Amino acid sequence: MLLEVKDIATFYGASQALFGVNLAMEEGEVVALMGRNGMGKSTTIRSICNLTPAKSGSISFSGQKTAKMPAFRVARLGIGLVPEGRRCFRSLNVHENLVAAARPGRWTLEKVNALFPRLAERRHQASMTLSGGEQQMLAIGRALMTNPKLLILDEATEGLAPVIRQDIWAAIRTLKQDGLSILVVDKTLSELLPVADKCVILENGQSVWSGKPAEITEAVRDQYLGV
Ligand SMILES: Nc1ncnc2c1ncn2[C@@H]1O[C@H](COP(=O)(O)OP(=O)(O)OP(=O)(O)O)[C@@H](O)[C@H]1O
Repeated sequence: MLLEVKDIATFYGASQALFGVNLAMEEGEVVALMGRNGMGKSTTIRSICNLTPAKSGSISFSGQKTAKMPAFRVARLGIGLVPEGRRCFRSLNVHENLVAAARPGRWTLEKVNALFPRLAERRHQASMTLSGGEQQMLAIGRALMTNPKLLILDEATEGLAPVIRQDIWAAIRTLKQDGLSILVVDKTLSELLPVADKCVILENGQSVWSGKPAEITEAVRDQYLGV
């Protein structure tokens, strides 16, 4: 098992956001974390990374219990996080940003540039001046340069131009074919479901359903995913 989240409860101050989330993923799997807005997807991700640590329950990653580990140590166990929202890049150019993240492994600058040719073309451009979609590619590229065992993508395609979204989905499919384990949150089910091996649905801070994409019936959709 690569990642095992067991019955976690997580709070923001006094306010409880997660009330029992379970999630298990094997190496090489792509798992979609689903649910309507505010149901706890980002909080689950923050808890996995110990950015907002769970108060109870347990999380193990790559065979190690992560409770009480500082977030940077969890990251070093091999989690590459691409968080939700706009990324803040330092005044480095694209190339420098990628190289700064590098750790040894199969993901090299050449491979990242091949995955995202737009980044290669803009290698000397200051990262702050990239478009939103290019910044998202850079965020994914940086995460890959750390050679993670698990890549976590939280709404990686949200708010981007359609052509860029397609490029990012194509990259995700390539990463899956390459055998990378990916935990992904995304609202575009038509792209998400074909790439997912397994889905976990959250409702009000609890995992309420899990199964294969093909097992998501109309009833499941209406109950947990409809707007
Ligand atoms: N920093 C915070 N402080 C207090 N409450 C928060 C904070 N972040 C999230 N929450 C609350 O925790 C709950 C779960 O939010 P979370 O962002 O994890 O949901 P989500 O499923 O990722 O939703 P979205 O798709 O809208 O990002 C919500 O009730 C939200 O208001």
